[in-house]
Amino acid sequence: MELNVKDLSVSLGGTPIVNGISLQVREKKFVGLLGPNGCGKSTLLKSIYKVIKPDAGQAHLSDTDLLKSSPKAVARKMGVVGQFNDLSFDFTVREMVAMGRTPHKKLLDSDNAEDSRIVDEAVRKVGLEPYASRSYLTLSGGEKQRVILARSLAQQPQFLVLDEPTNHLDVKYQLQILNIVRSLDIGVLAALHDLSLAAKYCDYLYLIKKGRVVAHGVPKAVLTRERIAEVFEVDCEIYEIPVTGGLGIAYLSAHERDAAGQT
Ligand SMILES: Nc1ncnc2c1ncn2[C@@H]1O[C@H](COP(=O)(O)OP(=O)(O)OP(=O)(O)O)[C@@H](O)[C@H]1O
Repeated sequence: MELNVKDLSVSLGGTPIVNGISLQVREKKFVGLLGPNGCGKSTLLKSIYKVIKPDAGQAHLSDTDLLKSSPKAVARKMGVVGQFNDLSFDFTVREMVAMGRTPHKKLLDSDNAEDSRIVDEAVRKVGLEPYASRSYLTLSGGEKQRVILARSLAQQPQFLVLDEPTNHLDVKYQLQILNIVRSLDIGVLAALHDLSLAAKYCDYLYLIKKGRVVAHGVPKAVLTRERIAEVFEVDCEIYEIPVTGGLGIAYLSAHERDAAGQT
């Protein structure tokens, strides 16, 4: 499945938030959306997964026109892990994960043995087996986040949209979630805040500022000192991680930069 977004614009409360963004997620690629708070990442993702109606533009998942298709038709192909996952009603962890099967069922269909197997597997994959009977509302933020990912896994999506999926998670679970997502071997579009994790996991990045794409490319091309200063207004030094050869980012204060005798 390939995601193609073209010239997408969204206004909220009369204010333009997303200004003509085009992007592409090629077959089985993990693509990151990076940008400061309020730059429009969630708004863009929400218009792709049909929570917000854009003013203009197009969004296709392979042959499916996302803007014209029904939410259920989109949910058969696309899983979503949103930013806020609060609920008013209480369900057990297993019941929450089982909701991932809904797009594949007809009204009043009950779960069959295959659904049950898929749900158990999803609960196991995120390490929540001991929590299966626990009430969702009693879980910590990080545990809730893993339940929501498990629900998406139970959906057996062919494409995944993630809005800050590692929010609330300690470092072990940040890595676990991103490793699970990578191992699915499907297309992924994820808004991320941690630039080092984005460099480690993403095949391709889009850097967003004030609702526009200011750079896109492979992590090494996008995550430069100059770009990071321009978009996030912080100074940093980019280096090669000795063990992996990957991209490391060290953030510097003005004092540290002065002490290093560099500009
Ligand atoms: N209903 C609304 N009416 C007006 N403005 C809104 C509305 N919803 C969101 N916004 C504004 O749109 C802008 C973009 O919000 P969005 O959530 O897309 O940013 P983001 O890049 O995901 O930020 P973050 O990294 O903080 O999650 C913000 O300035 C936000 O205040």
